[in-house]
Amino acid sequence: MARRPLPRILSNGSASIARSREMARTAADGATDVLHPLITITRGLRRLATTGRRRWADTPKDRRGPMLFMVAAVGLVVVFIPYGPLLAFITLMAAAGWKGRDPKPPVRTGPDDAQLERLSSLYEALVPYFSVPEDPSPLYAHGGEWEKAFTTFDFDGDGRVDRIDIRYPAYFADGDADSRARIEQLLHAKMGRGREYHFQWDEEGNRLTVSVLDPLPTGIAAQHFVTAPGETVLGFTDDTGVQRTLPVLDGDEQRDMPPVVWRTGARSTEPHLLIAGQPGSGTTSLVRSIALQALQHHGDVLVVEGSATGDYACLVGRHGVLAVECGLTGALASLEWAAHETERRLIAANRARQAGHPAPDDIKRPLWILLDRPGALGHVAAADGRKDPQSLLQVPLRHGRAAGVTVVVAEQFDSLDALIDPVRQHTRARVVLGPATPDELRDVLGTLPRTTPTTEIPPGRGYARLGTGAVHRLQVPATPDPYDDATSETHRKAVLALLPERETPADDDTAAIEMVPAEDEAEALAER
Ligand SMILES: Nc1ncnc2c1ncn2[C@@H]1O[C@H](COP(=O)(O)OP(=O)(O)OP(=O)(O)O)[C@@H](O)[C@H]1O
Repeated sequence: MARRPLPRILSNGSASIARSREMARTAADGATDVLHPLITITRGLRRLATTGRRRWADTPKDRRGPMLFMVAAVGLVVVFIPYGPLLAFITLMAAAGWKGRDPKPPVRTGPDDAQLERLSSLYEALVPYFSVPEDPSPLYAHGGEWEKAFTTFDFDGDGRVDRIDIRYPAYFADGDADSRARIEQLLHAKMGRGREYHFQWDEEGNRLTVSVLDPLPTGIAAQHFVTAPGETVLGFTDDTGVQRTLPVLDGDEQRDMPPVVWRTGARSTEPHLLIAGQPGSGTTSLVRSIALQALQHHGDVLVVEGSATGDYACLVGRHGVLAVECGLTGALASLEWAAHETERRLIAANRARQAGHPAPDDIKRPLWILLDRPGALGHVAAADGRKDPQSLLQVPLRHGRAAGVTVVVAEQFDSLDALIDPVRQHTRARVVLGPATPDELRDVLGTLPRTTPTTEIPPGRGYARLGTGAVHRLQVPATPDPYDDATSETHRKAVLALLPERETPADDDTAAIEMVPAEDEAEALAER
């Protein structure tokens, strides 16, 4: 059956309705423009009438008669003077026009009431610290003007201060670490806990800038970092602290991140590293990360594991890994060899120098001595009446720089006093991971960080300080044990992909997977 066409009004009705609406809107806009003065005057007349009515209602009854009489008298005068009614009409219209204006509500700038309250309470809290009774015109006084003290400030979406510049009097002891720490603790509490703050003291200008720091990303896993030989990425930090960035994969996303790069070798001023932390804070993972980077840069790696938990089993038998020692006897033998090797390298380098030859090839490969929890081995040695393995580190620590030998020591806070003096003296690069008290931080880093700690500290989070430089916040790239069942598949593959080929058969258990590529090895491990 042929379909009858729809009536015109229905077939293109919506278009014509829209067009009519548009025309009506244009006409209304035009009329509003033309009639705007009339609308304003009418509104003004209405407002004047309302004001008049209110005046009349507010006037006491006994004064209404005289008032009416006055108005009538003025009216009469106006009527009889030349052009009086015309002038009165013009005046009334002008008054109505003025009254009928529709002023735009003022746009509010600056902080709202809640924010003002926060700033003022912050100011009041600082008064006892930034004022002395002898000051004749104090910048800080109870009930004083916070506007003079806080020069600039910003708020986040929740109305909390996220950046503020604070002026303080010149007599405040800003060079004294304890005085600063008191102010920093106070501001941390008053500006809201649960966020990390950075404190920048400008001692010349008597200004303190406090800013909220974004959390460091925790999704960066072990990967090939684009660094030069002799450079090791300890982790990633804030862009304010370092000049350089590295392209990295954060999950699936490629981004440029500022790294904390530790330089080793002949020109390094911090040729050895000490890592300290609570159990479970990620110290072993950092040592593993360093080992993988050393192997990538064709280094020879010797691992001594005091806790003997097999955390470095993935390195056993790999190309470049000289030994992974868990027992005291093996550790002593390996470290003794490392001490002799350091001496041999030194002598060879000296001979070559004296003869005017370049350094021989056999001393060019960097040698890495990695000790995880040497304190535990020290206890065993003392009980057994044998030498503390740490004592064998003296030569590598003292002469390692010239001989291309780098020592990394990881120890838990509670065993830090088991470290011998040369270890403390020569490990000028320092890392602290996990929760730490101010005393522990000062003990390892030599100073307190310019940032406050977070309430939630993820594994691998901490601070790094190279020599006497600034303390950097640090997030170590996740480098878990690929043989640990708790390790995620992504991280397992990432670590296995960085391991060099196996050279010598490991024990029977792992031999089954030794000749297969990294991805297949991950699958084999997952199946086991
Ligand atoms: N940077 C990191 N990112 C993500 N997870 C990490 C990181 N570092 C460590 N972890 C995880 O935290 C846990 C403890 O790590 P690790 O064994 O390295 O710590 P530890 O300080 O050596 O502690 P312990 O001495 O008790 O073994 C592991 O499950 C590890 O996978």
